[in-house]
Amino acid sequence: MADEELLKNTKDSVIFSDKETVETNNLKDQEKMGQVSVDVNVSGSKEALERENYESKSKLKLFICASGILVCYFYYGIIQEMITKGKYGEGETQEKFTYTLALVFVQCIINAIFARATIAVTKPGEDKTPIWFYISCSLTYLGAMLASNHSLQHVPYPTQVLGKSIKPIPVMILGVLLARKRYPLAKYLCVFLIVSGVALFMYKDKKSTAASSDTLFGFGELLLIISLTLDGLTGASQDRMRTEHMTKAHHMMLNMNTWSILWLGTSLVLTGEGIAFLGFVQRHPTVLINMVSFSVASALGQNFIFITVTSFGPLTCSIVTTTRKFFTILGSVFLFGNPMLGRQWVGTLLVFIGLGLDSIYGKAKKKS
Ligand SMILES: Nc1ncnc2c1ncn2[C@@H]1O[C@H](COP(=O)(O)OP(=O)(O)O)[C@@H](O)[C@H]1O
Repeated sequence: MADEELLKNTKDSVIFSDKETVETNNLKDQEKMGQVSVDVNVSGSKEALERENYESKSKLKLFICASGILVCYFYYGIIQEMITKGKYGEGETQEKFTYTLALVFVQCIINAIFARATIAVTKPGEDKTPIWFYISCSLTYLGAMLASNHSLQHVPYPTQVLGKSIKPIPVMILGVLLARKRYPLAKYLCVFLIVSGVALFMYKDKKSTAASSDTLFGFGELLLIISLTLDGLTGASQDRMRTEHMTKAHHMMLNMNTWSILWLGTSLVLTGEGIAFLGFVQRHPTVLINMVSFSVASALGQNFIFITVTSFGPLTCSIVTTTRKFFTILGSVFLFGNPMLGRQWVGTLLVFIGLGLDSIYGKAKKKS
């Protein structure tokens, strides 16, 4: 039901933004022709009221999506850790979970089922997005996920989180270059403030990351750069789907995951990981319970991600997912009463200033 409401709001916001542009243009035309009369006060205040109403609705929707992303991915992170770091078996026969492709495969299946069920219930209408958008977007989306997962075999976890914290930057740059997005100067400044704040907060000195490699730039870092570039390309495709084809959230979610199932299924067969994974499941069937609960968290989280992408754009989505990691760690610091370093206070301040300024000045310019 809540989802239905969100979807209805998505439609409303799309409809409203068109209406808003038309109304504003009409007013501008009248102004140019000197036809603005006493009436304007009345219709102007009605328009202002409508706009205020729309803006508060849209803020509430963003707040619900951001909270949904935070809660679902917090749980997702815990279960992911349980699956990948868990001990399977005893003594000599003990083994590790190394089936990343299979894990993402199960995740994509549940995501696709969830999206399909939501479409059946909410009936968002026909999808006119050309298929090649989904093909390329699923490849970059999968590539980004696999590259960042794989980087963990070469760099410690804090380095990976730190590296991925600059995700809004490639999403913004490639959005401008490939999807012809235009942002006010203030938006660039806000993104820079948020990203610097998160990076400053997450940064760990060499001393505290014992597992870090000696080289300043190795294969792990290269994988992180590849993952960030692919994130940027995914964002640019999503920006285009959103503005050129008005793609709906669950259509995008269903198609991107369905294509990913196809790529992953092929890889599982070709690499032999599929057979190895089935053997693992036979030996340790309880892993399936965690995998299903992990995938349900992923489907719910992605539901909010795709609503954010289609309603507010991939850049806003990447700001939400980046600050989510920051808020999760900030929450745990306060919860466990850990002391914060001076650098982390500065980082926190920068994030809040960036988010505050962004909510006031960071609106994207409307295309004429
Ligand atoms: N723009 C997007 N389109 C589709 N899925 C996304 C998008 N952004 C994030 N996701 C999904 O959310 C998951 C978590 O993203 P995020 O919190 O940004 O972490 P990271 O990208 O560092 O793994 C991704 O692995 C992906 O499945």
